[in-house]
Amino acid sequence: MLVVVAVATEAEAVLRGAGADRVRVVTAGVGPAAAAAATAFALAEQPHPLVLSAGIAGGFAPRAPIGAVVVADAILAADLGAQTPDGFQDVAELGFGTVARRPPPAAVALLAGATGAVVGPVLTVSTVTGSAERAAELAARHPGAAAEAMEGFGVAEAAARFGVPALELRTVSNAVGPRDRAAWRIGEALGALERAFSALPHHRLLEEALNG
Ligand SMILES: O=C(O)c1cccc(C(=O)CC[C@H]2O[C@@H](n3cnc4c(=O)[nH]cnc43)[C@H](O)[C@@H]2O)c1
Repeated sequence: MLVVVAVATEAEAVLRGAGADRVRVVTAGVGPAAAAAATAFALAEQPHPLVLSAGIAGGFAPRAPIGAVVVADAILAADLGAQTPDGFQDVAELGFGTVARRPPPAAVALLAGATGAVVGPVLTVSTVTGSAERAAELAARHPGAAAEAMEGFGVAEAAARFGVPALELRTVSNAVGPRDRAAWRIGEALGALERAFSALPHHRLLEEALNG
């Protein structure tokens, strides 16, 4: 299985949890473009039956508090679109492209069950939310949104090009809302990431990806 993370501390947490022989971890850099490029490069280099976008994230209250594990049942490009006189329209509404990738439901259930995760849409943004107004806007546009991060949709787009299923697993380091650096709990989120990967049902996930 290919695991794509943004930064080295996430890669270390994944490897501590999963064990180096069970996953291939690629450190892609921050944001959807870096994530898509690195995922495509890794899949072109070596085929994998399953891709997992992983790392820390902002959690939408009250669904996903700090330290929670989130598994995406939808991987959504939340700011890919245009501001129009009628408000934000995404590229699908504008008539080109897609803004949603939906991981295989059986694999989502398997992963969430093993890691004790909250299941819900995970938003991919290019700009970290920094106000209550923006958080409310995103939550209204994406009912049930559990988390936001910056790479999932890039990973899923690249995987789709290769015909490979993609999942997203996040652990929450901060609340989506007003910017408050003092409230980030990155260590706690990395600890939760390590624990989630130590509980990963590798064989069943791979079976599901290959046969499901
Ligand atoms: O400067 C800020 O206010 C700020 C707030 C939260 C996160 C950042 C980052 O630069 C981290 C980006 C990195 O971590 C993931 N991440 C973690 N929390 C969030 C979030 O609330 N919204 C979006 N992404 C988040 C992300 O996937 C990146 O890899 C800065």
